[in-house]
Amino acid sequence: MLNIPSKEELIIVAVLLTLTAFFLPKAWRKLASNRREIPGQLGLPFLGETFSIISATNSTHGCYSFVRLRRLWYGKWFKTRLFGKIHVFVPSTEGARMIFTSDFVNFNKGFMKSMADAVGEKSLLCAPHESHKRIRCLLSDPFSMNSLSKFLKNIDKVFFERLKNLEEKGKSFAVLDFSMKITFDAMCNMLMSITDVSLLQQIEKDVTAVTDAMLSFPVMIPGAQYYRGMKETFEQARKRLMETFREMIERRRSGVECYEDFLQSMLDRGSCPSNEKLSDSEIMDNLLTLIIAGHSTTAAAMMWCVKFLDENREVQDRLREEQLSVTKNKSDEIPLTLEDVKCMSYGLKVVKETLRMSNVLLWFPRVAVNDCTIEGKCYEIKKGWHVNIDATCIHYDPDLHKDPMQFNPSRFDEGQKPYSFIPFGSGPRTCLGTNMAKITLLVFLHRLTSGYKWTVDDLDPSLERKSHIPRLRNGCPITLKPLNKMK
Ligand code: HEM
Repeated sequence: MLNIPSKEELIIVAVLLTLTAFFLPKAWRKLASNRREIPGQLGLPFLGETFSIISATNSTHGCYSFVRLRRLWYGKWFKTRLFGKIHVFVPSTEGARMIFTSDFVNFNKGFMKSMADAVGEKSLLCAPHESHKRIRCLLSDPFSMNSLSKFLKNIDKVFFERLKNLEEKGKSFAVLDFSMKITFDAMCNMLMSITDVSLLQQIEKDVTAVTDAMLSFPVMIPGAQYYRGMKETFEQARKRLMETFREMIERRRSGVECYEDFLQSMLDRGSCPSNEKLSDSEIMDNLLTLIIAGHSTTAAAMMWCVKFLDENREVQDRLREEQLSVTKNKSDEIPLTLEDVKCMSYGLKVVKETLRMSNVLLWFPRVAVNDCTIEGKCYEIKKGWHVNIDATCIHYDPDLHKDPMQFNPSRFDEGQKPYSFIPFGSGPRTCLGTNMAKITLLVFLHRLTSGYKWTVDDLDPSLERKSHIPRLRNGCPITLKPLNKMK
């Protein structure tokens, strides 16, 4: 007897065949392509692991403890959901290469809206590809090594005087407070020749309000009271800053004021065709951008130099020896020159090692603008996902840096593998202030080690809460002692 299947059985078989036809090729393609799922916990819709990263940021272990913990759970690659968005932490040189080299093509900067509100839509941090290229090109010249000799002379004088003053007082002071003040004043002087103390204080207060808002908005709930309060404060601060910049530009244009500085070099392009000069709003947004991008990063790196040199006395001694020999035929009052700075080869390695270990910018955020694959097509990244180039993980990878926890400037005697040392990023968005930051750090190290020894007065390693830049909570307090040198 032939067993004729029932109608229900036929429907089940048809459904099974359709499902197999749909899923089998996909599964086969995945198997054949060697593609792997990025591990990690996406958690609840929208919230995901948002509370965990907030709690890490509010702790004295710093926000990177969130990443460190997940690496222990899932391995190097992991994904998570934060504030409603999927984030992938990219830990490899190959991943970094792929993202840096397709910046603006497959990836864009994260948090565009809140950033544009804060620094302005003409800022380098927000401008679309074509205008970014143009603006960056027009801003670059004053940041070349040779254009920075006036900045070097000025900041050297300030370090010399203020360190001497602090030593004479004989009291303990926080290196972070010292470095924040000096870098801010020196940048405002280099950019706009501002030296008036009360104006500097007002600008610093307003810049801090704008920076806080820029970093906080992506993690705040619109409409909440705290959000409204912060938005109001930052809008007023930004308005005041723009007014100050506008008035300054007007005084320069009318000939009431004329200086040799960054702003003047931007305005002196007056007769150039419009594609070869910046509009006033482009100048103003980027003045603010440069201060925000350069101030707290450089100041934090200065603080970490002091901390690492205190913990590694033999490095400190070797650095002091080099610094004393660079200026052995000069009196202390004579300012350093670019030639002197170029002779500080061990000093430069100390700066690099400090940047490798301190990771002033922990990771560099991007958003995928297209579906793509990463790490030799191993991992799929979907359009809209956030990818964070994890510089900290790369800088502490034992396969790239031997004994990575060891502060060892001599590791830079040898060349580094591409994308294994990226404190200033890479590609079209690489840091515009690299030379300025290096000069500031080298001059600081010179004045500190060739003039003084110091003791760190509080060794507490706790990090500042709620800070996106790793900084010691106590600001690294030190007391200076003059060095008895024979010249
Ligand atoms: C130790 C100090 C500094 C560090 C570690 C640092 C690091 C970085 C990094 C990693 C980037 C790229 C971020 C990304 O790819 O998303 C960047 C961009 C930038 N930095 Fe720095 N920076 C420092 C100092 C400065 C200074 C002194 C200035 C200028 C006054 C500056 C101006 C900029 C600007 C304008 C950008 C954006 C470039 C663009 O998007 O085209 N930085 N910085």
